[in-house]
Amino acid sequence: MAETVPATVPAKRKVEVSGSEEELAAALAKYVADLSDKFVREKGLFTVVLSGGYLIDLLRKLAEPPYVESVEWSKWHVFWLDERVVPKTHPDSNYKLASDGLLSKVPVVPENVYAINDTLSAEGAADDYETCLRYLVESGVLALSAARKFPKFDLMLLGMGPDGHVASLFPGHPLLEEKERWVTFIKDSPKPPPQRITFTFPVINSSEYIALVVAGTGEVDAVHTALGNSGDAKKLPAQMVTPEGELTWFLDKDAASKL
Ligand SMILES: O=C1O[C@H](COP(=O)(O)O)[C@@H](O)[C@H](O)[C@H]1O
Repeated sequence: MAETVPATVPAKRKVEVSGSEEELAAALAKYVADLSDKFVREKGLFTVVLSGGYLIDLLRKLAEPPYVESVEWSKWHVFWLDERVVPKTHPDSNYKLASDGLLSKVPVVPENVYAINDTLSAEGAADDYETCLRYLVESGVLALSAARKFPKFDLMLLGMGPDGHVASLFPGHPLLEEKERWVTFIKDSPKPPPQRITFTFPVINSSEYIALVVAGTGEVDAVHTALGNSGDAKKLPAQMVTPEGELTWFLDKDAASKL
């Protein structure tokens, strides 16, 4: 008999526009800290997925009072939405960016920080990361999605590039259509470096909460296409972010200036 798959709850989408980049950083820190409190209270841990790019700088207030003391950092399990296949000490490494900008400044538990294995090829690193996620599902750190096929993270923090890419999922690339893999790899990324691993859309869209964070003028057109009435028929990767749970776009007034 076929397994009954519970209906997925339609995505709730919010857009929050802050008056400045500084206000955006404050709003984002409060949002992350509140979700951390909620999940730690409910289940004793918090699974959070980081991106690269300027998102990490926008998380800076988490490493300042009151959050540096009030957040239960020891309950955090930290993952990467995408990673460049470079050594962890390389300036292009998303791990290095997050480590320097946030993780080294707060008391997270090193064993709960899941970086990629940087000694492997892109294929090997993607397989290895997916195996790690499967182990964490078995050991109860990660839940499964409503369809029970994909890991369900508590919070994913996404950036977006000027071309509308999220993670390492670029416009027009066949990886946008991946339906089975949890983690896959790309060797022809249009943005350097070319070799990366990335979560797939089924995993991204299984999340409980997603914050899509954009500041400054660099992505105004992509924000307009994704959220405004641009009349543009082409679908950006950012528009394919439609989680089971709640999606909040965090914008500053520059990023929102064409809406
Ligand atoms: O290459 C990447 O780009 C996106 C967007 O980065 P940004 O520099 O425009 O903020 C980022 O979210 C992703 O993690 C990263 O690998």
